[in-house]
Amino acid sequence: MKLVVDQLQKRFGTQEVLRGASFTFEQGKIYGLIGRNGAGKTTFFNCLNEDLTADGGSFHLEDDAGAARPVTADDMGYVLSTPVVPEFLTAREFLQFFLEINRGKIPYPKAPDVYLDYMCIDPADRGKLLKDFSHGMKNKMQMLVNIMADPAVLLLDEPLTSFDVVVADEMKALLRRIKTRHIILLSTHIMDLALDLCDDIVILHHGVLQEVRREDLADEAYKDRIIAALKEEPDVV
Ligand SMILES: Nc1ncnc2c1ncn2[C@@H]1O[C@H](COP(=O)(O)OP(=O)(O)OP(=O)(O)O)[C@@H](O)[C@H]1O
Repeated sequence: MKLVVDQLQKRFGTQEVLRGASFTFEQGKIYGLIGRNGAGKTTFFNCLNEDLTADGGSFHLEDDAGAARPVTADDMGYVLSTPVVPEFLTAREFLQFFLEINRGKIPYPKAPDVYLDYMCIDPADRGKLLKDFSHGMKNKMQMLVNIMADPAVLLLDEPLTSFDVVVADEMKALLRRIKTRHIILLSTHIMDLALDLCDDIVILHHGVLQEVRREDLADEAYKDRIIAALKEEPDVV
């Protein structure tokens, strides 16, 4: 499976944020999306998730035989940098509710505690209201329901920044485990995280997407060149 993005455009008033962003993202890989503050990473994700309507361009899924089909809501999982969870439910109730509203869609549904174990959520926290969860714990719950839904594409907007070092490590291991079944796009400002976790790095700069060659990542000086490129004009990497 591939996610093919073709000439995506988005402007807010006179500000052109996406100016024909094109890229083909493949299943089995984690893509690190890097760009400066305000480069348009969240806008790009919002367009793919159809929270925003793009002004031009298109995107679709393509199976291994090359057959194209439109992306549906069920194909997309989106973990926002600011987690949105129903605060009036406990962690267990939230999962129970999520399982009920997605009955028939979740491939092998299990009891909420099985998922909570999988996500290493402390048993003492499982009966707590989500409003009393920390930012990182809410993020973990948001990540969990998105993984449970088993979408073709997982959009992760700055997913690991709110996690402590132990949880961040767990989440990295989890993403590595599940990546074969998904196309994973992860936006981050943390270059070391991108280099450590991601198979490919894609830079969003001046409204277009540019790939960083995998073999170049072994080069220590490459990090500095990426940073330099983000300060400069496009197409200098
Ligand atoms: N709804 C909106 N209305 C007007 N301008 C917007 C809107 N959403 C985003 N923008 C502008 O579009 C640009 C890109 O914003 P976006 O949030 O996509 O960047 P980003 O790369 O995710 O930034 P950061 O790394 O700081 O989170 C910014 O200049 C922002 O102010």
